[in-house]
Amino acid sequence: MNNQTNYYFNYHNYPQQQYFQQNKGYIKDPRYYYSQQQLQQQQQQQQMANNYTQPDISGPPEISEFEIQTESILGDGSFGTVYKGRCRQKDVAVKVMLKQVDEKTLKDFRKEVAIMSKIFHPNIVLFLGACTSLPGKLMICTELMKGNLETLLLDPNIKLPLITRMKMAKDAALGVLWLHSSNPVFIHRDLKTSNLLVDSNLTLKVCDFGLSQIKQRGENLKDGQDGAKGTPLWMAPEVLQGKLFNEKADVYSFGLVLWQIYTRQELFPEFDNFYKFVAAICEKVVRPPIPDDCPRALKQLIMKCWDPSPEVRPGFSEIVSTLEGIIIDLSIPDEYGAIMWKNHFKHVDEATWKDFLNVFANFVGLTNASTPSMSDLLQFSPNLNGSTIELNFKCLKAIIVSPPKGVGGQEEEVVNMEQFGKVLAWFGNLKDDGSQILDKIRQLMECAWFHGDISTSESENRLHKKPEGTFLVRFSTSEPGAYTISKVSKNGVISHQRIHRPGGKFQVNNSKYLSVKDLISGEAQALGIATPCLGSRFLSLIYKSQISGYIN
Ligand SMILES: Nc1ncnc2c1ncn2[C@@H]1O[C@H](COP(=O)(O)OP(=O)(O)OP(=O)(O)O)[C@@H](O)[C@H]1O
Repeated sequence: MNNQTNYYFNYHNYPQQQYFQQNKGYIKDPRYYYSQQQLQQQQQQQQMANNYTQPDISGPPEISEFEIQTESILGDGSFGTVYKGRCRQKDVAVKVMLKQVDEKTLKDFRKEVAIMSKIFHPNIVLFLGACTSLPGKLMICTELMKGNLETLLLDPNIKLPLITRMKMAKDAALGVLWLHSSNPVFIHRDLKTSNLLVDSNLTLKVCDFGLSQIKQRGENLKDGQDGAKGTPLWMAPEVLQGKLFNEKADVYSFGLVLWQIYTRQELFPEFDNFYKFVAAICEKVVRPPIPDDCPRALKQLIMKCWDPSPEVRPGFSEIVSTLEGIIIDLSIPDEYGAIMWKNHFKHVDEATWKDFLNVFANFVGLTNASTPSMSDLLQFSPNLNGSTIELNFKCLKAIIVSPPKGVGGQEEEVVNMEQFGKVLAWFGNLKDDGSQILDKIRQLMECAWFHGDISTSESENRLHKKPEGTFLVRFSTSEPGAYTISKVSKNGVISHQRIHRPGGKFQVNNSKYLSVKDLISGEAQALGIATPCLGSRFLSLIYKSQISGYIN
């Protein structure tokens, strides 16, 4: 029996169909009281469903060329031009491939699209879709970023503190770690600062997968006869020489990325001849000079990354971990403070106030419990009473906690690692001073003239039209650990004078003191300061506790 016969046979034996034919319109089966018209509609819908072919959702999301409008040029590369554009009412970046696409470019384009549509990570530029069908334009649409890292680094007018740059380096390393940890492994093959993009929050994301390759873990690759892929200046020696390579080639390039992030200098400006360059890199092991002021851990990391032997180079998980340590050391110059942060909060920039308090109290010996209770605190500080210890912690909180973020009552009070570093620089080192740091903070806050973390312009607002000799003391906004005296001088002129911190002491006019309080009483006359400027937010904290004995 062939299929046709089979179909015919089944059709006529189908009971509902028999009912329908016999009764010319109504099916007697109580489950099917439909009119002929309704039944026809159902049949039409069924037919439509049968005709509908499921879209291919396994491939990358296809965008029609007519949905994309290109505007200004963002960058030019070897594959084409990247434009700022609009697609489906969203600002996007659009990479438009060169008009003349040969077989190889087309293959690379398709590979880039395939790879991008498989990788999702906060530090990898978000792929939105692509126009992949010829003869139309070949385009890749991604989230729009602010610019590339190379442009940012080489612009001397852009302020980028080393901590910020190291956080960017960590972002990039996290992106590449994701590629290298995928299964199969993705090798980027064109890591360089112009392929690291920055968004408005200075978060860094890896882009440009045009040369990326997929390989099995442990597998080594070799470039074909069409030569090495990548950008020569950033290429690992084994790639330049056409030898076997693996993901450690990305690590070499990342060493150069780190070097440029640190120095903000152009890479290898002295070379203009490719063959001489290859000889220098591969035979003479020439690398860019690392400045003497580079932090030791960073210098070691850079040198390990660009080591001639791929096996010596670290993997990206070690790179991320080393960068985290470097970021903590830069943020918290106090040795013990840095150790405390590394032991408890290594992977994060901020901790909740509650967690921080537990760890800090434990670390300075105020408690041996994971959650400090008042009796624990008193046991370890017998000379203080409960309300003083509690006030000490309130004062620390007032100076160290960042304003709550978030919405709808979900906000958490957090302690930022850099703020912790600053507090230690202002008030003493954790090793020698321990819990006394808390007393020092409270004692300064008890002074009416201490206004703490206010800006220069805010200090001028507070002193505006005040009598001569009115003054306040605040943290310096530019010199770590230093303070500034802002005062009203003759004719209402407001001036600012720095209190420097040589060897942890407090110095003004060549006179050194052990505390800011001592300095203010010792130098009042010489400095022409007499009346504290009111308005310190800390005073109300102290005052409230003194009248109620308890602070909320
Ligand atoms: N999503 C984006 N948002 C903002 N700018 C971008 C974006 N993508 C790329 N650019 C800009 O375009 C430049 C070139 O991009 P990309 O590296 O992807 O192109 P390419 O043709 O592969 O370049 P190359 O051959 O130099 O690697 C980047 O350095 C960057 O300045």
